[in-house]
Amino acid sequence: KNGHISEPAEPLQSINYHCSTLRHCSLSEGALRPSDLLAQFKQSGARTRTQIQAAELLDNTVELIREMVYTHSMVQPNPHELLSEGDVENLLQVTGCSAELQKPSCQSDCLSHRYRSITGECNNRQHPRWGAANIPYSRWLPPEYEDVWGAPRGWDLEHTYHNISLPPVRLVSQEVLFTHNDDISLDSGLSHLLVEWGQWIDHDMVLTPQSPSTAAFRTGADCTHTCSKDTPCFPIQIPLSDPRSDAQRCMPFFRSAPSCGAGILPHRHREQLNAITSFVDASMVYGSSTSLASALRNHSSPLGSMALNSQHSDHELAYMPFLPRQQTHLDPCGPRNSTSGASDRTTRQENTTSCFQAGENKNVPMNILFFSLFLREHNRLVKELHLLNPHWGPDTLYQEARKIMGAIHQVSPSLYHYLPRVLGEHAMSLLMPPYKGYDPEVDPSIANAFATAAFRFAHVTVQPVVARLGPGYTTNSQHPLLPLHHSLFASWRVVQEGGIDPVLRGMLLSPAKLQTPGQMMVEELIERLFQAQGGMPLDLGALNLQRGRDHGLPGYSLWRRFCGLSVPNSTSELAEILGNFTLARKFQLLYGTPHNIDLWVGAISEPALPGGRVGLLLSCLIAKQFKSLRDGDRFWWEREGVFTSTQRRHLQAVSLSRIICDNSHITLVPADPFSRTERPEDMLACSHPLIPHLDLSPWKEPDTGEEVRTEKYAVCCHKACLFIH
Ligand code: HEM
Ligand SMILES: [Ca+2]
Repeated sequence: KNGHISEPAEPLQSINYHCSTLRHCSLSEGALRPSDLLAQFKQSGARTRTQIQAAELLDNTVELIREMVYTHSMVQPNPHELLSEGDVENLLQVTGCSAELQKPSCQSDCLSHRYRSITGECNNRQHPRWGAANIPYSRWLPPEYEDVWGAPRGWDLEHTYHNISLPPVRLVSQEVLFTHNDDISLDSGLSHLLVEWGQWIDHDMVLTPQSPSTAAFRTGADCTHTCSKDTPCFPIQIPLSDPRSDAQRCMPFFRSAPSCGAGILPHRHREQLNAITSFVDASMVYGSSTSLASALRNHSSPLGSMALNSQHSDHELAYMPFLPRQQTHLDPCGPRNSTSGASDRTTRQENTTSCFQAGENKNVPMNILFFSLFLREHNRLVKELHLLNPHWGPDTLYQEARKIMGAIHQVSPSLYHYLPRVLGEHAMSLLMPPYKGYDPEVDPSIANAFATAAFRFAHVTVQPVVARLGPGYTTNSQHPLLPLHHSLFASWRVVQEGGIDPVLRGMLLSPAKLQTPGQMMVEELIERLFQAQGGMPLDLGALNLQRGRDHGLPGYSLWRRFCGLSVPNSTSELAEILGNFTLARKFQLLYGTPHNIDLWVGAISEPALPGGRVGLLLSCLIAKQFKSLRDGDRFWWEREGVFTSTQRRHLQAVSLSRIICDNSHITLVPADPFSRTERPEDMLACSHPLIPHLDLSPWKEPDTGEEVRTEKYAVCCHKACLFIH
């Protein structure tokens, strides 16, 4: 089906669950379990961990007090009676939550008017935490937890919603989502680069940390082994009808960490944290905490460059530095299936790879591509800016390049390239009217439903294989197709198997997977997630559904109502909305009522709008979020005074194809990298006028006098010599 693409190195065999008898389900010594890899995927920095620790301490203390009251009185206390205001104040103090909840104070010097902060704080000067890292997600609809304290939906199997209990998420995944790897249709219009771009910008907006504790708070049981529910373990039950049931009774799942204040203050629900800045500001490249941002810089560079990998390069082009390895034997990003002897391992690790360090510690290879491209782009920009303005110091160069990088990300994902493909031109023009300027009343924080459901829509457009192509987009016998599960976390493959170019070419020439009612999520994601090192794999479909319940997202109908859409009350009404009776019937059998359908799976099941890839409900939720990220961002690239009009014009011309040309060895690129390109002959040379350069000449500082030019940036800033009309 892939035209130019050869067979994968390993066949995408169907999975066998008798792990006790099958090598690929057993775990070799020193390997990481799939749930360990998920924890790495969701790993967050020290700042976030401090807040989580405080919040969990608070949560557990309240839970203990509740239990004591219950044991004494045999009556469940209600939140208003449990603690006096003074008690709450004391608890917040001793757990460290008070400090976390404090409002940051904002500087009003000229630098804070010119550049966004690393943490996103003070973007909105009235509400300095809006959109910042380490704040709770906002809520568009109040959560519907199973109890007032924030127990997840589906915690108690007997609990009913609209008189019916919720089906096991794994059953929904098997019945509605599962699609054989070779049973997919290809998108005739969109490239796989568009899919990967979605994941890349997701990592700019959303990172939900899970509890770092692997043991149940009350019993101390290991969450990766126990099938009983005990916070933070919320294991995914495997139904008896499931082919996995012979080998497994449950899949480990950790609840997302609570934020400080959760559940303790009257009217405050349990809330989950966003560990990164919600703004589209390239925080995945620069970090969302000042300590990480600083660690990622090369402080000895007079150019304000980012730090580079000192051990490996990609045919002379740079990689990110490696993460300092904490436990040498537990390395998720090194080769697997190597000999297990300790001495071998030591030799192997000395000269191979570790996980890369970046604004986030994510090591999905597709992200490694974008990380590498944009790291190189930053260092290219500072060099060019230095040539134009030799008097700029390293901090000015760093900040100006960072500002351009943020703008590049805002241009591409938002109005001009990415969103119209997802929503369709018509929905785009309706839901995303032209920019009217900054509105400080708009909260740009990410909404829980966006992170936990809406923007996960693209999980059903991911291909089961990663294609790798040689120069001229030819298949390369050295680097055959990789099953997806062998590519996740395998940064060593990029380093040792030809650098980023082969995978980038593969992404440019491969189409996205098309989502249809019978072809939802590929087997690779449902049955092999994070299986690279062995162990029982996870199921991304089940994780998405369980996460929605963990976060207390209300069911499908309420969200339809929220968006002003019709609310289905019966199978036939649902069938009409979905345009598919079989699917509606499946939902009816599983959920008993359309009202209870989990938001993510209901929303992705709606037929796509003309020219787009999502239905009405998703287009409403996705557009609402992007609109708030645009209108509520004081540094939005189109805002008057952020850039000059000439700078804006030049920024608008930048395409991902140009970024690829400037930062890889690839010389042939599509005019439009998000559209499907079917034949290598349709690619253009990087010198083609349709792949314009980013002309930085308007960044040359206006000549405002000798004295300013020789001064440090701060002086320049006070004299407003940069880009101010
Ligand atoms: C190879 C492809 C991908 C893989 C393996 C993958 C895997 C994952 C995993 C394991 C999670 C965490 C699940 C949980 O425990 O809740 C996740 C979350 C998420 N994914 Fe993907 N994903 C992929 C592609 C995408 C794409 C293309 C998009 C969007 C366009 C996307 C958007 C998201 C979002 C928004 C989240 C929530 C993140 C958070 O809350 O921290 N993913 N993905
Ligand atoms: Ca961000």
